[in-house]
Amino acid sequence: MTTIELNEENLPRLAPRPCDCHKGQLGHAVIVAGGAGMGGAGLLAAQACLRLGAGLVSLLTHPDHVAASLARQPEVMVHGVTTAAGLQPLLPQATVLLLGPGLGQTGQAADMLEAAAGSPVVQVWDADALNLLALQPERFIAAGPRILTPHPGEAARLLGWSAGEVQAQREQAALQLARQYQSVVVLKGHGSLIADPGGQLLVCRHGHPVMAGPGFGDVLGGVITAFVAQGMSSVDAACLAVWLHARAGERLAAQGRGVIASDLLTPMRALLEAWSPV
Ligand SMILES: NC(=O)C1=CN([C@@H]2O[C@H](COP(=O)(O)OP(=O)(O)OC[C@H]3O[C@@H](n4cnc5c(N)ncnc54)[C@H](OP(=O)(O)O)[C@@H]3O)[C@@H](O)[C@H]2O)[C@@H](O)CC1
Ligand SMILES: Nc1ncnc2c1ncn2[C@@H]1O[C@H](COP(=O)(O)OP(=O)(O)O)[C@@H](O)[C@H]1O
Repeated sequence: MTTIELNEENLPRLAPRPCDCHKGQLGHAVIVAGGAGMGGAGLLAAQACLRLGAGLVSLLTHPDHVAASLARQPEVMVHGVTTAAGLQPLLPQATVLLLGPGLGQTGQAADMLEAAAGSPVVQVWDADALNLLALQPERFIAAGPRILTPHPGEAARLLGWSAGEVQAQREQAALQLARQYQSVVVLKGHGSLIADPGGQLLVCRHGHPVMAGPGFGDVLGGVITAFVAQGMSSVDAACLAVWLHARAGERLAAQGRGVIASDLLTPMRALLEAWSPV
């Protein structure tokens, strides 16, 4: 098994925008997230997606979270949705989907996931989308290419292993997930790994323990989605997002405990602009 270390020699770049570029050419990300009590997860993902350059971002969240989300981020189109029937009319506009942050694991959440999975676009599956997939793998068949972004606990559920077993063999776990679910996989945590079903494996040796807090994964999901929206391949989007996220965490490390996930947005944007100017 050859593991490629992500560095500035092999890191993909986002193409510069043409002068006459318009938002319709930069993708429409539809984010299905934010079940009752977890509106922040969807909003963090939506903000990250917008701030890393997606053309349009729609957030489909529990109706309880609509007003607060709009007050915090009016550039995001926010819809209160709790059922698959409510979701269906909003899916055709998506050029990429992010499914799962804070979605919950209710029957309605499962119905919405099943409906969204039928969309023939790239789909980023995170958090409760992964937990639901682990419970009923035969039910949730994605009609488009899929990127799974588990932390070790979610990876353990998907594999039927313990989190300790995942951590003891992270590379094998990432490759097994990619093969088993025929998806690009980002196995998060210290030394995040990117695997694809063909057996390609990359590792990011950046990041910092100040990132051990709520919402850091939600932000990563939003960034991967933003890069897919802007035309990158799944593996390239995952690599660039993981690298920027980890390097931004390192930049914030001097601030010590209490760095929060939304703090990543400013340093990630600065790093992206240095790496891939607009
Ligand atoms: N503001 C909001 O709305 C927020 C909402 N959120 C939403 O909450 C929902 C539940 O998601 P969650 O990740 O909190 O719970 P869950 O999947 O049970 O995982 C915990 C278990 O996994 C493991 N584990 C995790 N990381 C590991 C690591 N690096 N290394 C090793 N193990 C690791 C660890 O297992 P242990 O070590 O205990 O064996 C731990 O017990 C989800 O929808 C999410 O989007 C959050 O995004 C927060 C902000
Ligand atoms: N100690 C650490 N070192 C490097 N990266 C970390 C560390 N702790 C957390 N992270 C990163 O922060 C993110 C946490 O994601 P996740 O556990 O899904 O959080 P949440 O569900 O709260 O959004 C992952 O990208 C992970 O790689």
